[in-house]
Amino acid sequence: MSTRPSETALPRSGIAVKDLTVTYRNGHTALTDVSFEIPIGTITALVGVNGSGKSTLFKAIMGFVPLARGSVSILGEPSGRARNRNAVAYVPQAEEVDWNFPVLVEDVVMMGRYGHMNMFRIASRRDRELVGTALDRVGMADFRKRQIGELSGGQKKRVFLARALAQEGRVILLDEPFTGVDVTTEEAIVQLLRDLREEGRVMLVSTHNLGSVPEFCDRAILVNRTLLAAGPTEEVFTRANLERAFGGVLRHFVLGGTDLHDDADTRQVTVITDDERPFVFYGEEGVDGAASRSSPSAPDAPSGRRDEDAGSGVSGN
Ligand SMILES: Nc1ncnc2c1ncn2[C@@H]1O[C@H](COP(=O)(O)OP(=O)(O)OP(=O)(O)O)[C@@H](O)[C@H]1O
Repeated sequence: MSTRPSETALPRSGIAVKDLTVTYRNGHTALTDVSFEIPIGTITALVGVNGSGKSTLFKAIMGFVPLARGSVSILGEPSGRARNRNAVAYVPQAEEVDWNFPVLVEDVVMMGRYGHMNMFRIASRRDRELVGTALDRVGMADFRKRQIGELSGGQKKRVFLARALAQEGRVILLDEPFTGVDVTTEEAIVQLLRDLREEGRVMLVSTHNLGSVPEFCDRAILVNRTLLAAGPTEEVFTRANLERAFGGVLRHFVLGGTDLHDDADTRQVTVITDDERPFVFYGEEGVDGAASRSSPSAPDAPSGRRDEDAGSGVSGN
């Protein structure tokens, strides 16, 4: 039976991680036996407590840290080969960037083109066009001559996203792109990620905004030094899995009974948050929230019972 060329040319797997273990030079094993697969044309959330190994996973995919065991393949080929042809773009956490380095916004975005240039790094017309298009797409064209260090946190994030776009990477890794950005910027970034998904790209996004994950991520990966769960968001984002992932660091509120109702309605609202956007479950008392919705804002002080001692294994911080 013959296979059409397009079927062989287009890999279906975006990122495939198999039995990955990462041990740092000081002997600390940050991730053990992690395996998952992400299809192309999807956005996947990477969720876990501080220190659970999210950045380590990004660094392993980028080849910045050696793998003690296991393998990473990207778009159906070994990760090193995919990186060499600039298929993978990385948007680091803000803390990992030296903002005092005197460089213009347009130069930062041009860095995304370096891998496509020869050793003299002379930008072609196409390189300049791609930089302009990328800045337009993130709404930062008016800032192209500004020093990167003079921008706000959200603007810096958008510039680094533009750098990833200019690189034309099919796979984009974003390490906490929403930290320190306002809601408008977050919505703009989410819309851009949706557009990129439509273009058939693959995005892996680490975030503490639990509430926004079901809004825009098709899939989710929960980690805590190993893989806890991976798959479609509606299957992974269950109350039981989130409690397993966040254990004692989540704030967990349950509103029910007379706090919520004037009648005998037994339905209750459970709010789970690590102090960014909360994740909200609606349902019957004692039923794990398979059906869920998210709330757009963090509750400063919900009027209900704080469920620290309710035997759920979850406590406030
Ligand atoms: N260069 C390093 N050398 C040794 N240990 C490291 C190194 N980088 C990270 N670690 C450790 O590996 C573990 C995972 O760190 P990592 O930065 O991957 O976590 P994270 O999930 O990204 O955390 P956060 O949400 O705070 O960004 C932590 O215990 C951390 O202290």
